[in-house]
Amino acid sequence: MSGLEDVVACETSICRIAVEEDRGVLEYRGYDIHELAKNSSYEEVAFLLLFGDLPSKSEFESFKEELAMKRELPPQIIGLLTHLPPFTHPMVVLRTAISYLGSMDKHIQYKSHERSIEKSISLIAKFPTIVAYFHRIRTGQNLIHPREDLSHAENFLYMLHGEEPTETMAKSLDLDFILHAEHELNASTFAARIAASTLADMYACIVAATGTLLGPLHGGASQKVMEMLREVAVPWRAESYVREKLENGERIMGFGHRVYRKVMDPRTIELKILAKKLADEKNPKWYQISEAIEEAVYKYKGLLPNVDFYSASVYANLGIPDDLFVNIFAIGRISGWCAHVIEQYENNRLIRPRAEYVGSQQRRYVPLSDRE
Ligand SMILES: CC(=O)SCCNC(=O)CCNC(=O)[C@H](O)C(C)(C)COP(=O)(O)OP(=O)(O)OC[C@H]1O[C@@H](n2cnc3c(N)ncnc32)[C@H](O)[C@@H]1OP(=O)(O)O
Ligand SMILES: O=C([O-])CC(=O)C(=O)O
Repeated sequence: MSGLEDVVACETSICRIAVEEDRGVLEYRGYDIHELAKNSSYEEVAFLLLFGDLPSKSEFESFKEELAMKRELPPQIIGLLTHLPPFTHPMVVLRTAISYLGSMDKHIQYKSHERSIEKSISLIAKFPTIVAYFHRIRTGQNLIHPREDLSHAENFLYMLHGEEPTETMAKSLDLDFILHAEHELNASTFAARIAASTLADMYACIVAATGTLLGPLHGGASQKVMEMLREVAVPWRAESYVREKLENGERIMGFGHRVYRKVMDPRTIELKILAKKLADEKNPKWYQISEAIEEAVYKYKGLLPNVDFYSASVYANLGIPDDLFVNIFAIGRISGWCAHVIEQYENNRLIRPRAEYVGSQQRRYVPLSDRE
C-alpha cells in the first residue's frame, strides 16, 4: 500500500506497461514503443496519444501545420520570461509560463473535447518555445523565432542554439521526445489526473504535472545523473563512487523503477543505443562513464537504469545545458499529460482516496492562556 504500489487507480486506453516473460513492455495506444521508435516521429506520436489512432496522411500534414503555426508566444509571455530572475530553474519558468498562458485564455474551463484538443495542441507547440526563449534570455542572447518549415525537434534545437541542427541531432531529439511522450500513471500524470478530476482547467492540470515532474525521484533525476557523471569524471572511478554511495545508504540517480523493477525499461534499451551512437559521433566520455556506473550498480545492488539514466549523456552530446534536461522530458511528456487530462474529463469521477489515521485522538483542548 505504501506509495500506492501496484494499486490500480483508473482505467486508461492511452498506454500499457507490463512485465511479460521477463521483458518490459510499453505500448502507446496499442503500438509497441520499439516500433514507434524505429518508424514514427514525435508529431505522429502526439497525434496518436491525443486522438487514439495513427493519422492519415492528410491528418498528419494538417496536425503538423497547426503545431508549427502555434509555436510563437504572446508578447506578454516573452515579457514574463524577461522579468524572471535568470537563476530561476527552467522548469519553474515553464510552470509559471503555463499558468500565465491560462490567464490569457478566455475559455479556460472545460467545455468540450474540441476545446481541450485545441488547448493541448497549443501547449505542445509552445513548450519548446518557452524553454528555448528563456534560455536565450538568461544567457543574454537574441531570441530565435520559431520556423514553420522545421519539425518539432529541429525547430527546438534551432531556437535553442541559433543554427539549424544536423540531421543526426534532430533525429536523436525526435526519438528522445517519442520515448518520453507517455508512461501511464507515473507521478506527474497522476497529479494531472487528480487535478482534472476536480474539473480544474487544462492549464492548472499541466501546472500540477510540471511541478511534480521536477522532483528528483521523478524527471528531476536526469539532471542529477549528469551531476554524477561530472563528479565521477573518468570511467575507472565509477565502481568506488557507486560502492561508497550505496554503503552510505544513498540512492544512485537514474536507477530503479516502480513498475519495471528487475526487467530493463524498454526505453532504456533505445536510449542506450542512441547514447552510444552520439558518443561515437561526438564525445564518448559521458557514455563510457555511464556504462561503468551501470555495471557497478548492477554488481552491488542489482538495479537497472531507468529512462533518466542514458538521457543524460544523450542531452550532453546534443549540447543541452544540464538544467534544461527536465524541460526536455516535459517537452516530450506534454502530449501524454494532455491525453490523460482529456481522458479523465471525459469519464470523470472525483479522485478522492482515504487515509488511515495514525495520530492522536480525542485530545482535550487547553486554552492558550492556561499553557506555559
Ligand atoms: C522518469 C522517472 O520517474 S524514472 C525514476 C527516476 N528516479 C530516479 O532515478 C531516482 C532514483 N530511484 C529511486 O529513488 C527509486 O528507484 C524510485 C523512486 C524510482 C522507485 O522507488 P520505489 O519503487 O519506491 O523503490 P523502493 O524505494 O521501494 O526501493 C526498493 C529497494 O531498492 C533500493 N533502491 C531503489 N532505487 C535505488 C537507487 N536508485 N539507488 C539505490 N538504491 C535504490 C531501495 O533502497 C530499496 O532497497 P532495500 O530493499 O534494500 O531497502
Ligand atoms: O512511470 C514512472 O513511474 C516514471 C517513469 O518512468 C516516467 O514517468 O516515464
